[in-house]
Amino acid sequence: MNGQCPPSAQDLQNCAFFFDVDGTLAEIQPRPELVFIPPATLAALDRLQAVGVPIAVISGRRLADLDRLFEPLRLPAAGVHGAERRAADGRLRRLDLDLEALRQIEDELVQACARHPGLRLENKGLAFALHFRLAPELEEAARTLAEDFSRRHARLLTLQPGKCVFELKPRGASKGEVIREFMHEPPFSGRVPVFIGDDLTDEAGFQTVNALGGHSFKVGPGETIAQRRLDSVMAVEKWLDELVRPLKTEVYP
Ligand SMILES: O=P(O)(O)OC[C@H]1O[C@H](O[C@H]2O[C@H](CO)[C@@H](O)[C@H](O)[C@H]2O)[C@H](O)[C@@H](O)[C@@H]1O
Repeated sequence: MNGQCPPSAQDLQNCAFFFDVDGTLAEIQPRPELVFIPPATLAALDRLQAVGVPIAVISGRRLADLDRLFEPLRLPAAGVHGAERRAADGRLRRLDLDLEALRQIEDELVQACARHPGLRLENKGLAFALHFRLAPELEEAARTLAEDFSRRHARLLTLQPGKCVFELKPRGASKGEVIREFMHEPPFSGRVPVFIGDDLTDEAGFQTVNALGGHSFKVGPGETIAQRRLDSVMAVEKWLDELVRPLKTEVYP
C-alpha cells in the first residue's frame, strides 16, 4: 500500500464506509456467479456495523445479487452502478426508466451476441454487460457492439467499460451520485466518507468523496483520482482486519 492509511481507530466512529465489490472485496473470478466475499471480510463488515459505523455497498451488480453475496448481512446498497439503491431505512429507489424499451434492447442484444459464440451477455434488467473474459479474442467485437448500442440508444444507455467487460448502463446511473445521496441521510450524514474501489466506474465515487473531504482508495494498478492505493483484494482484507481489530479490544471493549 502507498501512503499513510487513514482512518485511525480513533477516527473510525466519525467515518462512513462505501465498498465496491468485484475486484475490491471479492477477487475477480472467470465468471460473475463464481464470486464470493471472504468470511474474514464479512466478519469485519459485521463488526463495523455492530459498533455503529455505517457501511454501504456500491456496485455494478444488482441488489438481489449483492444480498446473496453478503448473506447473512443485508446492507444498505446501491446496485447497477447507482441505478437502484436501498437506503439504510430499507427504502428502495430506482432510476425512472423505460422498461419496455429496455426489454426490446435486450432482445436485440441477445440476437447480436448469438453471432459471437463465447461472448457472455449478463442481463441485469436495467443494464447489460458484455463479458469477454473467457474469450479475449472477442474484445473488439464486444466493444463494437457496445459502442453501437450505446450510440443508437443514447437516450437510455451509456457505455461503461470495465474489467474484460463493456457494460451498457442506464444514463444517469452514477456511483458518485448514490454516495452523495447516502451522505445526505442518516446514519451517513455528518460523517467522513471513505470509498474503496478498483475500476473505472468507481472513479465517480472517488470524485464525490474527494469533494466531500473524505478518503478514497483505489485497489490495484491504473490511473485514478483516488488519494491512496491498496495493492490487491487481499490487501483490502488485511486493511479491514487491522481497522476492526482495535474494536475488539481497547476502543470498544
Ligand atoms: O462495481 P462492482 O461491484 O465492482 O461490479 C462490477 C461488475 O462486476 C462483475 O463483473 C466483473 O467481475 C466478474 C467476477 O469476478 C468477472 O468475471 C468480470 O470479468 C468482471 O467484469 C459483474 O458481473 C458486473 O455485473 C458488475 O457490473
